[in-house]
Formats: sequence, C-alpha cells, structure tokens
Amino acid sequence: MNATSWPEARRVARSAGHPLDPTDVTLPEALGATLAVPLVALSPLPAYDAAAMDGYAVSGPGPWRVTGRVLAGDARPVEPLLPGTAVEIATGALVPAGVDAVLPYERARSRSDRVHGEIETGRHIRRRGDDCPLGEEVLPAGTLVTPTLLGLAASLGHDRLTVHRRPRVGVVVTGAELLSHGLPTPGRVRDAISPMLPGLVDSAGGVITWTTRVTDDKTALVEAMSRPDAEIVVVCGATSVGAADHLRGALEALAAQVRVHGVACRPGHPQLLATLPDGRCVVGLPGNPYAALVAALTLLTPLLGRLAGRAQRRAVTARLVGPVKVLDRDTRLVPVAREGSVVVPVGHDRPGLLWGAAEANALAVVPPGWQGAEVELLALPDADAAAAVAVRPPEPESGPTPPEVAPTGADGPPGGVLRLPARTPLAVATTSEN
Ligand SMILES: Nc1nc2c(c(=O)[nH]1)N[C@H]1C(S)=C(S)[C@@H](COP(=O)(O)OP(=O)(O)OC[C@H]3O[C@@H](n4cnc5c(N)ncnc54)[C@H](O)[C@@H]3O)O[C@H]1N2
Ligand code: MOO
Repeated sequence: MNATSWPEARRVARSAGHPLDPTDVTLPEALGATLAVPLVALSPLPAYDAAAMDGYAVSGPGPWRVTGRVLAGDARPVEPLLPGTAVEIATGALVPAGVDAVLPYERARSRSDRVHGEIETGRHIRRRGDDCPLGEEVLPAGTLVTPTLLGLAASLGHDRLTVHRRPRVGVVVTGAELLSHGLPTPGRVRDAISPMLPGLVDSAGGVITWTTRVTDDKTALVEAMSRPDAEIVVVCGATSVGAADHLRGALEALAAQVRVHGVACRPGHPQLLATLPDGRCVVGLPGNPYAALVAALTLLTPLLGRLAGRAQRRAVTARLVGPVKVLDRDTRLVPVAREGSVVVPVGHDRPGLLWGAAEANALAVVPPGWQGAEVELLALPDADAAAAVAVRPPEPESGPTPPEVAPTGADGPPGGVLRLPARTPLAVATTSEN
C-alpha cells in the first residue's frame, strides 16, 4: 500500500469535491449550513435614530419644558422638537427631529413640567446607520451559520438565507461480528462507529440520510454503495486486506478512482478516499473505532466542509506537554486535553478504544520525527457545540428495526443488505471542519 502523507491526504480530501448548489432557506433551517452569498445589511443599523437611554430627549439649551412621551414601538410620527422643549423617551424609541441629546433620568432634575440637567450634544442617541450602513457586506460567503449569525441576520432584516445545500452522507456498516445493542459476547462487538458518525457529520456541515448494514460480501457492498442519493458514501470497516475485507474489491468493481490509498498515520492507516464514476465520493473508515474517528477527521470532515461550502479555517495550534511516542514515518493522532495554555495527552488511545478521545478536547497532530513543542489540533465536537442545537427535520425512514447480523453473515436478506433505522433528529454541533 502506497500510503499518502497525513497533510497531503487532507489536501486531497478538501479538493475532492465542489460546494453544493445554493438554496434559500428560513433562518432556523440555515443553522449549521454555510452562507453561499455574503450576508448584506438589508437595513441600516440602527434603522432609525434611536434613544440609547431612558430619559428626556431635549432640544437646545435647558431647562426644557416637557411636552410629551415617546415609547419604543410608538409608530405615530412625532413632531420635531422646538428649542427649549423635551419629550420623555424610552430606550430604543424613535428620536424626534430637532433633538440634541438624551438626558438619562439619573442625570435629570425635574420640577413641575420643567427638566434641568447637563447635556453633551449627540449623547445617548444611536444615529441611523451608525452601527452598520445599508448595503454593507457584513460577513463573507463561506461563513458557518451559527446561532449568533442567525440573530445578526434577523437584525439586518433577513427572513431567509442563501446557503449551500448540506452534503448528504450514506453510511454502510460492514462486519458480521457487530451488534447494534446489548452486551458484547465472545466473537461479537458493539458497533461503535455508527453512533458517533451523526454528530461528526453534522458538525462538519453534512447530514446522514441513510445507514445500511451489509454482511461481509463484495456483491452486497457494491449494491449498498451504488445507492445514488448521497454525495458521500462512508464505509465502516472492510478497509484492510483480510478475507472478509471487500472494500477495495468493491471499489474496483465500481470502477472507482482511488485518490487516497492508505494514510501514513497511526491509527487510521488503512483509511481511503475514492471517487465513483458518477462523482460521488467514498470514504473508507477502518473498523477499529479510534482509527475510524481519526479517519473521519482526516478525510471525511475536510471533504464535507468543502461540499458544504465552508471557508477553510486556519490551523489551531498549541504547545503539547507530556509523553508522546513519536514515529519515524507516520503522523500520530493523540487525544489531548487542555490544561491552561498547553495540551496534555490523555492516554487510552489504542486503535480499538474511544476512551481517550471521549475525554479529550482535541486530537493533536504529531508529525513524523516531531521534536517541537507546537502541534496542530483537530477539535472534537463537544458538549458545548452540541448545546448550540437545532433539531433537524426527521430524516426519511430507511426501514424497520433490523435483526442483528449472524456471525456467519448467512442469515441476512437476499443480497446481504440489512437496513439500520434512520437516526433520530439530532442535537447539532456547529464546530467547523478541521
Ligand atoms: N494483515 C494486516 N492486517 C491488518 C492491517 C494490515 O495492514 N495488515 N491493518 C490493521 C489496521 S491498522 C486496522 S485499523 C484494521 C482495519 O480493519 P478493517 O477496516 O478491515 O475492519 P475490520 O477488519 O472489519 O475490523 C477491524 C477491527 O475493528 C472492529 N470493528 C469493525 N467495525 C466496527 C464497528 N463498527 N464498531 C466497533 N468495532 C468495529 C472489528 O471487530 C475488528 O476488531 O485492520 C488491521 N489488520
Ligand atoms: O492503524 Mo489501525 O488504523 O491502528 O487501527
């Protein structure tokens, strides 16, 4: 196997597709997608001269005679103020013409209908367009739509946003030994990859539209991968060279162009990336769950980010402190936790074990022969990100709850394809692609 270097693998993944078509969606639907056009101010901000404090809007030198009251939301036109007069005004209310300043209640002394105080011309008035002029390009295309961006878009007068369509991901889970629930038994293990994929895919800008489990059989794998309704097919397991590992054979049968044929990294060595003749991409994740996570962050999230139209982010780096086994030829991906200004390895990072990664904030990228202190970090979607949540519309059901696959794979339906239930609506993490 001629393994691609880790940085090159990510570059190839990022360039293996193009941003998907723009689509117009409501603000809530846009959360987690990427702006396909710049966010423009449809209104100046503020949209009108507005009071910034509760108090008196005054005209000319004081003392002032109070002639009325303007509250926020008052739509009736207010007469221009004459010098020597004032109106009581609420924060956010439209400031009448002729006003020189707003005098906050705390600074005002009032006697009968007269008000006294010191003013500074222009003080406590937010002038129309002061914060943002009409037509300003506020954020560029390629910006991730976050909860904050939705608030800003609403302030600027948007009801809908033009975003890139989210890339659809189909998942093919291989492995006759896999259980989808209950305790592991001799020869049987729990499928640990499918549960982590929806969050990873969502946080990178995509959406899983179907999940299928296949027995260890090349024809079944070819059939599952031929489903056209996803831009990316993720195959879990079957990447290696064992008697039951049919991914490479299936790709050959499908006349796929393999672009990454193994990556010089540990774990995650056998991961691969291929393009099918119709343009769909296939990402092969090794069966060992931590290796699958590494491969997802190496190949899948950059590809998703590209298809989702996300601008590429600058690498985040940190000083790595603690024992790390550095390899001669391979990049190591090490789960780390932040401790003050540095990151430290958390351990528990064998290829089959997600314990360390589940404790970590990020994976540190330790290049071959590394001697330095700084490392690149790949952020892991975390609870904070998951809390910035949108509930996506339910995805199409992909069939009834499946039976478990028998160890021999012989009890599956004709063609060996078993359906897994579609995932339920998901808490969406909005971290960017790494
Ligand atoms: N002769 C060689 N054998 C192996 C090599 C190699 O280079 N030469 N590479 C090893 C490495 S590294 C990895 S990683 C694995 C990759 O294996 P596959 O992608 O073919 O996956 P499987 O063989 O199906 O499974 C490997 C391992 O992972 C468990 N598994 C599979 N799927 C899941 C899942 N969804 N959830 C939890 N665990 C899963 C499976 O039971 C096996 O234990 O190959 C090595 N071998
Ligand atoms: O490198 Mo494998 O990808 O260790 O588990």
